[in-house]
Amino acid sequence: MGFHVCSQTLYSAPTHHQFINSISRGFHRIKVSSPRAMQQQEEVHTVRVPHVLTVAGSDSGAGAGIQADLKACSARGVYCSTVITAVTAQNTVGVQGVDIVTEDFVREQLKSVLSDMRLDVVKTGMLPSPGIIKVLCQSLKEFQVRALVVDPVMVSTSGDVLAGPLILATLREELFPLADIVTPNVREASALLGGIPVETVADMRSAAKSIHDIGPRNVLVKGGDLPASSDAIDVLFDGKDFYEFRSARIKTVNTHGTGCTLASSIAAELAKGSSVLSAIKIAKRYVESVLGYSKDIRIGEGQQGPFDHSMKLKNNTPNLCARRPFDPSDLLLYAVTDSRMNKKWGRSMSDAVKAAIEGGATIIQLREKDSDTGDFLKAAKTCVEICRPHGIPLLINDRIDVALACDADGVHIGQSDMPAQTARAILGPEKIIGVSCKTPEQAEKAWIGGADYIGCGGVYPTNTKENNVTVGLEGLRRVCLESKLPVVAIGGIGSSNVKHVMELGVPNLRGVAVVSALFDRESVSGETRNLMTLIKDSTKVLK
Ligand SMILES: Cc1ncc(COP(=O)(O)OP(=O)(O)O)c(N)n1
Ligand SMILES: Cc1nc(C(=O)O)sc1CCOP(=O)(O)O
Ligand SMILES: [Mg+2]
Repeated sequence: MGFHVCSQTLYSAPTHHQFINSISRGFHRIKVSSPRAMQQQEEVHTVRVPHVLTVAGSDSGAGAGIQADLKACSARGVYCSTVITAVTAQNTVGVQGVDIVTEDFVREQLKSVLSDMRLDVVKTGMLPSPGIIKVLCQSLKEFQVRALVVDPVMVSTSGDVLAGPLILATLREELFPLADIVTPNVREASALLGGIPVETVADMRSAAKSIHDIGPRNVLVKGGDLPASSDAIDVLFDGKDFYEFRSARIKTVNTHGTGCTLASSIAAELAKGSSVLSAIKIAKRYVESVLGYSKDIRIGEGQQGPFDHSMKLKNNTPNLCARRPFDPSDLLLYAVTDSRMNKKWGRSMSDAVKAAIEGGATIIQLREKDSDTGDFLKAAKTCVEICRPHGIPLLINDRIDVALACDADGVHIGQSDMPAQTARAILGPEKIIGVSCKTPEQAEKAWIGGADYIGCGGVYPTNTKENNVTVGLEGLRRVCLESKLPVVAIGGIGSSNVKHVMELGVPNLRGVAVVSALFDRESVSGETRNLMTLIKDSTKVLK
């Protein structure tokens, strides 16, 4: 069962209009409307989805086993189907019970998946009986797959033995010869080789070679459990060369499921078309980043906790749960900071943000056109900490990278930035995205792309943004009337004209965004307060 590099383009993201909810033989069906197709019948276009099948045991604590495989594949952007070989009663303390699924029922599950879905890679975990291994080998011979990744699970991270000598023998004799890669840790490598000591990198190399002699095309011996080494070292032998993968050890107790996750991530990369070498590199980087991200989380009372594949549970962001979804009424008084004005008035970015919040701003955007990325990120992180306890959304102008790095609530992007659809794909479904639009057509595109609101201007001429085209109150009205998204007006707005804007009384107009009338002034909080009073007066007039 050689591994072949896949030459297809696997990623072609369907828009939510194109996406039709039917998955058949591993293909998402997408209906594409073209003028011809509309006249005759709809064309059907299919997109291949990389697909891994995991054959493993269930872990009720969801740190390892099937659950880890599903989480890892999904985090790595690969579809994962499952054949369950055993159900374990397990938590962070240990394995309290195991119920082995019958051979017949494992066979039935394999047949269901393999006969229907065109999958790329099979990854195995806990194979709790020689009979189940034999059933799997028969299925693998009957239904061709591109690669087989064998994680020879024998001992759980808590030290519970999950495979006896008969299982070891069957693995070696029947499954290993079919494998493209096997991924034992040092204890498993030792057990596979009759108990020889595997305690040094030199031992790992010779173990990799000896296991390779059993039949798999590649052997990755994982050295995470090696004593007395500051780095984690894994050794790959591909039958010709040795490769060493080194990474710094992450100080954490949350390592339950690392083996399953690494093997699944390797399988996921192989399914996408990577070579074995680059699949291992990417998978190791993924495991390192999820371990690092979740090094301080606490789940369960035992010695070894699970980690967080979604990289969202980080416990140093306690207000994460308190974050609320975007509400269009947030746009009422939108304060946009300006680095040059802050400099002129000798204020830091965080002082400007504090003052705007004090004055009653309902949303804040950091518009930083001058400073270095590192300095901007540092200041933006401080501003996130200032805004979040007040429940005031903080957006970053232009810089999606900075918004992600400081965990801001979202971004505001212009027509010369990347399209809203791309920004949405990068930022995910939760972050707020605003897009500058001067026309109804641009507003329509922003809506289709997944934006949350539109900034429309310049309503009046402005000195803050060079060469800005003024659309006037009429341009604003046109956009508001046609927009499917809430709109905030921008450009030259201050105490002298805010009532004219707010009293336009058009649908979707939810507030004003202001730079110089707040920040090119001595008292930011005072100006913000005054403007809020005027806005509230105008909304009363409309009611
Ligand atoms: C709320 C709001 N609306 C419009 C803009 C302008 O964004 P953009 O067109 O990207 O121009 P720059 O601000 O980047 O100069 C905005 N920032 N905020
Ligand atoms: C940043 C920006 N965008 C505009 C647009 O028309 O999209 S006008 C503008 C500047 C707004 O600053 P002030 O409130 O000082 O006029
Ligand atoms: Mg911009």
